[in-house]
Amino acid sequence: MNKQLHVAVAVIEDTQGRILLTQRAADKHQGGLWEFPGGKCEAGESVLQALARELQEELGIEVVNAEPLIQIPYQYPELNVLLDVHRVTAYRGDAHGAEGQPMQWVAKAQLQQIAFPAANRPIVCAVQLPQQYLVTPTGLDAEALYQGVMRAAAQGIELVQLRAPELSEQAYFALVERLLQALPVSCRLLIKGSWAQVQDYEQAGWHLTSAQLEQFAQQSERPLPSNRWLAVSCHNAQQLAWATQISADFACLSPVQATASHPDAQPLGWAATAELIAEAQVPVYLLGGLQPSDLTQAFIIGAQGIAAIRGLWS
Ligand SMILES: Nc1nc2c([nH]c(=O)n2[C@@H]2O[C@H](COP(=O)(O)OP(=O)(O)OP(=O)(O)O)[C@@H](O)[C@H]2O)c(=O)[nH]1
Ligand SMILES: [Mg+2]
Repeated sequence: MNKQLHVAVAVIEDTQGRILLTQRAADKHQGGLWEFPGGKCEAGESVLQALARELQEELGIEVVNAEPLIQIPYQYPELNVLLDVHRVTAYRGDAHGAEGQPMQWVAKAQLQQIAFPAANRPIVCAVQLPQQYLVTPTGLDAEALYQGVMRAAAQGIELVQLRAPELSEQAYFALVERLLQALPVSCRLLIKGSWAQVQDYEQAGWHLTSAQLEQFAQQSERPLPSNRWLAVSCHNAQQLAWATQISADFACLSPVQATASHPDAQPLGWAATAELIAEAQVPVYLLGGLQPSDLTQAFIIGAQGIAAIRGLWS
């Protein structure tokens, strides 16, 4: 196999939530497509040094602060890359196409419409996804779930998986309808169930169990239109590979630590979790015994953030 090219890639957001894109020269690899600015790490250079150098060369800006967003190992037929993506959260200077390349600021919600290199799909998801994913606790009735999700949305939670195994099918989907009508647009709901049950709720995403993931992986195609969030539950490398195979938007990897909700499950621990994330090609939320205070550690090992049940439910 070819040597892997380590590439420093920058996500730069302006105050209106738009993202900076530049266009690749026609004669380059993936020429003519739009990209996030950045470039190859040179020998002996750290990824942050490469990021700073590339953004100086390509945009004429000085990076003041950058935070890891996602790492994507990707094999093009002719080239093997590791896109090492950082959010540049502070910089000095006026970003411009310093090498004469076309540049544009694109609203996050419009990124799906842009012609990017194939490796970039998970970056687009990672940019749009928040750092926390609330999974609803068990043991609550429909009213308590409704009140709790609305409260979480009011407190700034942007992504919720409605998990309510104790409700009847009828009560569950009545609650789904009620929430879809009431939730602010800032908070997206992912629901559970079979395709037949979820297909009509076009405002909702769909969270697949690992058993459902395995079924859909046989067909190797995405079972949901691209305008709805598609998430999957994963516990190992095989399932993370299936997540890519069905073009899931993100995965939940569990259990990272011992958790009261699944006392029999063997926790992965941080080291094995880090190894699984390094191979994954989708944004990964970590689940299982985690609190918002674990976010820093989650980012260090390359996670999108944490998914939590009690930790995000107040
Ligand atoms: N900068 C950047 N590179 C990307 C993206 N997506 C993606 O697949 N790549 C690939 O990463 C590789 C390295 O990027 P690059 O061509 O910008 O490297 P560079 O700035 O050092 O270019 P140079 O060869 O002109 O010195 C290319 O093969 C490119 O196709 C992206 O969003 N941004
Ligand atoms: Mg470049």
